[in-house]
Amino acid sequence: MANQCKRHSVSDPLSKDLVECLRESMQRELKFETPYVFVVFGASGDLAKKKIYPTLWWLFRDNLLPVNIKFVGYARSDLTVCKLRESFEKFCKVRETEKCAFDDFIKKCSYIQGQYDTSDGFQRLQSSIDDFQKESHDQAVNRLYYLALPPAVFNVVSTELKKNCMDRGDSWTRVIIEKPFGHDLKSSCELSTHLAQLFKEDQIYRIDHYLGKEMVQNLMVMRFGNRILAPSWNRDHIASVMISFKEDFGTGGRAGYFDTAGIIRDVMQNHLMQILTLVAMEKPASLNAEDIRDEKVKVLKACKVVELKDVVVGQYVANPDFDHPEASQGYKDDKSVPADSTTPTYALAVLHINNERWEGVPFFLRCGKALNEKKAEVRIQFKEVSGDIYPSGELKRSELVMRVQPNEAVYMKLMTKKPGMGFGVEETELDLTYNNRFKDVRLPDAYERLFLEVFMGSQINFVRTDELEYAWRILTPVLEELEKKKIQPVQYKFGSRGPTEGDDLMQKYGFIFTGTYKWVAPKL
Ligand SMILES: NC(=O)C1=CN([C@@H]2O[C@H](COP(=O)(O)OP(=O)(O)OC[C@H]3O[C@@H](n4cnc5c(N)ncnc54)[C@H](OP(=O)(O)O)[C@@H]3O)[C@@H](O)[C@H]2O)C=CC1
Ligand SMILES: O=C1O[C@H](COP(=O)(O)O)[C@@H](O)[C@H](O)[C@H]1O
Repeated sequence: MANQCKRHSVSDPLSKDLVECLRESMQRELKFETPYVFVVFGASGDLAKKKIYPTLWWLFRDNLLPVNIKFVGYARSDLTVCKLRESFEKFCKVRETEKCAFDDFIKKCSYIQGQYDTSDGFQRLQSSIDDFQKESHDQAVNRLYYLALPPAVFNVVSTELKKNCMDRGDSWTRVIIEKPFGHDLKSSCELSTHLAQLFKEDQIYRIDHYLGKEMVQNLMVMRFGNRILAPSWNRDHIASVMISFKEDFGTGGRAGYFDTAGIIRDVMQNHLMQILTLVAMEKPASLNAEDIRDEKVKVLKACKVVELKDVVVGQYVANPDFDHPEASQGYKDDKSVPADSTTPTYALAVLHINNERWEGVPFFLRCGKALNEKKAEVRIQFKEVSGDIYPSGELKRSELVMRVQPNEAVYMKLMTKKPGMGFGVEETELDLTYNNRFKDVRLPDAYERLFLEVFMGSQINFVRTDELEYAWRILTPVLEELEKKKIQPVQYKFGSRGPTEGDDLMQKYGFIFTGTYKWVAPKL
């Protein structure tokens, strides 16, 4: 299965160390001649064209996949590989010099048109895998099944897979699942029970792509790799933790789906909750996936169920004065949204962790669409120093900010002496901006990293069944209350910072915003 053109060189390398490390471990853990099949269920869909195929291409281009691999698309639509290519090529950002390699990639793609609820298509898939095995000197094929499908067909597809397409014990099968993992605690548990009847936990890879982001992965190293941080990472020193997700665009073409979910299910229950566990957990016994996930679960168990008094929900309205192509449309101006929808597009929830480390420290989880900027960050606000010797009000609280996106950075806002003759103090920062510090490094997309982890059989960055259950336990009651009582979200303008009620709630729990800090961006 050698490529037609020479295995291409990596033109825009990921971190060299990462690439080397991945290659080494691929060589160690995967025999390159072993056949692999990566099947995309829902190949005709949006996620497949925008994320899954481009990610597979980038990994293939960078020689990070096993050589003997085939990519099979599966969906109901009447498609061909040629049509499939047309749908995803523009998202692959293929450079002129990569055209030949891209053709090689396409040669490894095939398409099966099949139903989701009958066995026929799955049997054809199984026979194509059998053929591949024969072509590969009868070596058993490792199987990766990616379910990029709406929840409605989830159960039937997984059942048919189990019935028709599993390995025969001489290779492995891994099933990758995309959110939503249920709609609430009950439906999530039902889904987990269904999957548990079909697959073992180590065969299930629930993707939360935020776990693949550089800065989210950096959280553990920052916390457990720096003696300087560990002693202050607790209720004695930290006043509050804010985990924030902001988007500067609305629900766009997804409003139909979004209205059935809302921002709490779409972002808070998964991405923000996962980040919370990494910020708050105790040091795991090792870097083993089970040790890490055990600690994450302990944090979720210690989280109190969120109460309505600790939540602010908002919904954006049009703001024609704001300079954005979508801003003249409010959420409910979208035809697929019911006129009386109370679905939140913004939410702030205050979480309380009832353990020795965190009692009394509010965790603000805040997420919203159509806000003033695109940004995701973790902000640790420290308490004031004790026994202040400076004139009243001069010392401001220190903050450690880990900016997940855009422009990954870690910065510590702190007090220093005002430079020069005076004795005064000034707010400044220690600034680790990734673009400056790691100039030649391309940070991999979250999906690239996570796909490789599935190949390597590492579940560190995938969500375990019990994590899911405990995360839903914390948010389901308030979701039900919001929905049963049809609580009206506060309206906020497209392009604003969201409802001021959000700031008021954070202030009530002790978050301090002074507005005095000024950042001087370095000249590049
Ligand atoms: N390496 C780098 O790239 C660095 C960049 N910077 C930049 O400097 C700028 C300022 O730094 P930043 O850390 O935001 O510090 P600020 O003190 O300006 O903001 C702190 C927090 O308060 C929020 N806030 C803003 N207005 C209000 C308000 N009226 N009431 C309550 N909360 C408010 C902010 O935005 P919100 O609530 O809207 O999210 C943010 O969460 C940022 O743009 C930052 O990216 C700073 C240091 C290093
Ligand atoms: O899971 C989701 O995430 C995206 C944001 O992902 P990002 O990597 O671009 O930050 C969000 O837009 C979407 O609503 C949500 O379903």
